[in-house]
Amino acid sequence: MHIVAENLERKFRKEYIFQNFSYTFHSENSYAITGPNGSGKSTLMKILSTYSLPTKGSLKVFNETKELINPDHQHQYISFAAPYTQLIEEFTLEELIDFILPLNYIPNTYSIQKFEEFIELKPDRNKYIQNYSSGMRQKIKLGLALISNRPILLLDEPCTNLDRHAKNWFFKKLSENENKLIIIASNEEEEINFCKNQLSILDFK
Ligand SMILES: Nc1ncnc2c1ncn2[C@@H]1O[C@H](COP(=O)(O)OP(=O)(O)OP(=O)(O)O)[C@@H](O)[C@H]1O
Repeated sequence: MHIVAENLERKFRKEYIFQNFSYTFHSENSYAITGPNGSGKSTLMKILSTYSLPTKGSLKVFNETKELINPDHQHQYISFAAPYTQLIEEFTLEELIDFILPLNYIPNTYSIQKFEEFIELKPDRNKYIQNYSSGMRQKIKLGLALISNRPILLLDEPCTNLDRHAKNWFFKKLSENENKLIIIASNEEEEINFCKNQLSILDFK
């Protein structure tokens, strides 16, 4: 798989967040997107994940046989977790997993028990997700992205709200995903150092 970003630009009213962002991302590779607060990392991640559109430029996704994926289907290849992506807060974890399984987002061999083992948490089965702690919610979001069979993994500030134990869990699971194309937006040294390539959003101002 690879993603080709060509001359991406994002402008809010008259403010350019970035311009001329051209870069090719390859599978079995990892990329850190760095930059200070407010520099545009999340804005870029939203575009790379097809969550939002650029004001200029194009984003192309190619499969293993180098065929261009129809833009309407790009999202089917991408799993994305970020502080602003939502879980269905009115569901219990079991209801969430039951809802997601038929969407073919995670391997259909998964069950609530397996997912609990994967995230190394055994939350109260009757508790609504909105009542979980922020660290637990973040772990669930990351868990869903990490067990996904989609080949592109995009993570914006993944260690937000995670304690040391949860961070160790995250990096262990992330290492098991090294066959994917991984992009992490971050200012955290540990997250940046995990990635084989680093690029600064400041180079595209
Ligand atoms: N919908 C929007 N309308 C107007 N301005 C926006 C919008 N979304 C983001 N911005 C602006 O774009 C700039 C970049 O924001 P962004 O969230 O991408 O930065 P960031 O590098 O991810 O920051 P942080 O490290 O604090 O998360 C900021 O000045 C922000 O206010």
